[in-house]
Amino acid sequence: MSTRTDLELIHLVKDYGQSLAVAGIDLKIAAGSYCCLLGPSGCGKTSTLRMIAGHEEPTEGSVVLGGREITHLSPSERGTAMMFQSYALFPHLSVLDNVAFSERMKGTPKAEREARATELLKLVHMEPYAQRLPAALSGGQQQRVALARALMLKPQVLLLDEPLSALDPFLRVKMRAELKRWHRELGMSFVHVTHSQEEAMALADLVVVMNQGRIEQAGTARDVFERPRTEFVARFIGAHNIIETPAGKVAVRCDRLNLVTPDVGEPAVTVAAIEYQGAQVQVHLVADAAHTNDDPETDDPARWVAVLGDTQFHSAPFEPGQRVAMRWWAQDAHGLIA
Ligand SMILES: Nc1ncnc2c1ncn2[C@@H]1O[C@H](COP(=O)(O)OP(=O)(O)OP(=O)(O)O)[C@@H](O)[C@H]1O
Repeated sequence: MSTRTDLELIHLVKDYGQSLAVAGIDLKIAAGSYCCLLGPSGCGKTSTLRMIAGHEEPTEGSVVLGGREITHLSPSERGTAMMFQSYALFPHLSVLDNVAFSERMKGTPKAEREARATELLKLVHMEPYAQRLPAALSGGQQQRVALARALMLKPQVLLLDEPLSALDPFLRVKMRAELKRWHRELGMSFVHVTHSQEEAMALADLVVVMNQGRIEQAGTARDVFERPRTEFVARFIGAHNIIETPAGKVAVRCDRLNLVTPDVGEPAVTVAAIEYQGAQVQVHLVADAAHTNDDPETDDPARWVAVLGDTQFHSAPFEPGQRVAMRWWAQDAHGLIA
């Protein structure tokens, strides 16, 4: 049963002819969720977002919002609004006129549309800049205006295409907190496209990891991080080691990998490098194959990383060249689907 504004993607396909961008995905985003579509460049996340927005016609499948099929409706009739990567503000219009633009097109009286635009500018703390032109705003400020403009459409779902990618790292973290606040205050669903696992982890209730047009895993950030289903997810999320065991490949978090002196006859690996990072120390490990091949360019031994707390490391430090055995607790090894 759909609640009023659940968003559902049903067997959604986008085939551009020369490339199958989205290969038949099914996804349900509960009303009020913060969902991040996460994946590397070209995995189909933007195409998915554009099909939800109505900027791209699906080759197959449906988009359903609150039980209503919206697949073929125009962008303004769907109950969704898109905030673009480039913010796409009209350069010749003031901040206020940019925000009020969609209502002007609908013929809403000036006083009414300006009152609502002012209310939204207040929400994003941009009311004092109402008469400025976009060129006189910082990137973060332009983004707030773009958000206010998208909210003017009273969407049930806000779609955000890489909203933080144009910002410098400091501002990105600040705006991340703002996005979270807006999401909480507005109570609508956000669907946010990103290639940054850090961003997805920080923001999303629902992380959807995509690869080559398919969903590899969808779950809470903690679920995806603690129990990656596939090797792709474990590698993309990072901070995991992929280890071959007699029972198949497993993912073990770098901070859950223990290093001990090998027992007689126990398989061992070699410490390749130590990287001090303040509160923790990374111990880089290579398979013994590294020692049998002198050419580092063609040599591709398995590599792993153990992250140890600084106190633990300094109480029994490891040295490059040292042979150690990797151990982990059974509950920390997650079997990977091939
Ligand atoms: N208009 C188009 N015509 C043809 N192929 C396209 C078109 N748009 C996207 N593609 C192809 O579809 C695939 C998925 O693209 P999409 O933009 O959805 O991926 P993405 O994960 O959002 O990537 P990025 O992070 O680089 O934006 C890619 O191989 C891309 O080259």
